[in-house]
Amino acid sequence: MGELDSAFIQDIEHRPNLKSTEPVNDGIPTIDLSALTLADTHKLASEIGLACQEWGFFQIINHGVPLDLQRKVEKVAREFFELPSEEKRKVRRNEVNPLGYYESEHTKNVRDWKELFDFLVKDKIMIPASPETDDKELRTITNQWPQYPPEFREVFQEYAKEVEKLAFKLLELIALSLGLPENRFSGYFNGQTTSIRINYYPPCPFPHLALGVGRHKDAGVLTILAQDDVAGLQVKRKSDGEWITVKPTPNAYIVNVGDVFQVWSNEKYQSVEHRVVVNTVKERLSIPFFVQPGPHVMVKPVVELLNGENRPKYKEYNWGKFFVNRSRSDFKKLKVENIQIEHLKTVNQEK
Ligand SMILES: O=C(O)CCC(=O)C(=O)O
Ligand SMILES: [Fe+2]
Repeated sequence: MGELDSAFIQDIEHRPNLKSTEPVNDGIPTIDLSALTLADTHKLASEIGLACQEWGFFQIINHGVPLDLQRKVEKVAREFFELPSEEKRKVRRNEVNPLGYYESEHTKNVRDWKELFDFLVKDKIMIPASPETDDKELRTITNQWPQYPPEFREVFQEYAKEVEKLAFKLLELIALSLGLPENRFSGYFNGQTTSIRINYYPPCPFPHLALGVGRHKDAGVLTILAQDDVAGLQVKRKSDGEWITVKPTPNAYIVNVGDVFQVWSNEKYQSVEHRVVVNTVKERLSIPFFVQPGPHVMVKPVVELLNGENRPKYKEYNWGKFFVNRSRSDFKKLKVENIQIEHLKTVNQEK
């Protein structure tokens, strides 16, 4: 079976224990959004709040995104990744454009066993030209769409619209769960940098050495993830630090709190580490929708939640600069660790 390129090999402590990758039933909570009627909003909000606190992850069912659209999205995504490599590389991400196809993603400087395709929900956005704080220049980045399959763009743009509606609903419920007005976060999404990624994990002959995505936390506000019926996503359980495999539930989405919510909520809701294990027989497809603010937004703990006992745990930071810093480190394998919110913790903080 040959040898695995050393770029993919995880350090021993990060390799998965393949004896315990059976999905568990008593894993992340499931929340039924069909109860989203006026009368039940507060009950739903408190269920979601509890899931955010205890797990940082939950699944949603009856979320309102049409199922036939979900099927179409999965079909065109598979058709794209089945194209010859030369065709896919016509829309390859490069040093100038961070969007499109890519087959050499690294997480924490180890190569991920996957291919991906990234696009923005807004098609074109303005972001800082560089991560340097004193550089005020902006630049525009624009989606690149593949020629094949021909319906790729239309299907994914429709999907983006539908999941965006769901994202705003979830943001309202989470605001309520924190005791805030439901529209408390909506102003942060002008010029939003929200993006969709399609992850394609081919079968891997070395699932004990490599990962589909190495352990990481999502940097944005929320992630709404569709996955097919092949298990692979593992979440680091907050209660004991064990890696728990998420059981694929038909037609459900997995939602997780990102770093921005960790800061906004001053750590009431924490962004939880997760990773993807691969297997020797089955390919896997997942489609995360990364809910992300506008580039001008200064991220800091929400002032209404602070008081003498709950002092800000983070310094404020500019989302656009953070985003650009991360996108740059996505392109190349860097010698240094990429930026994390832990670097923005306030010092001398009482715990
Ligand atoms: O494939 C998955 O289930 C998760 C992927 C993921 O965590 C990511 O793309 O950030
Ligand atoms: Fe992730």
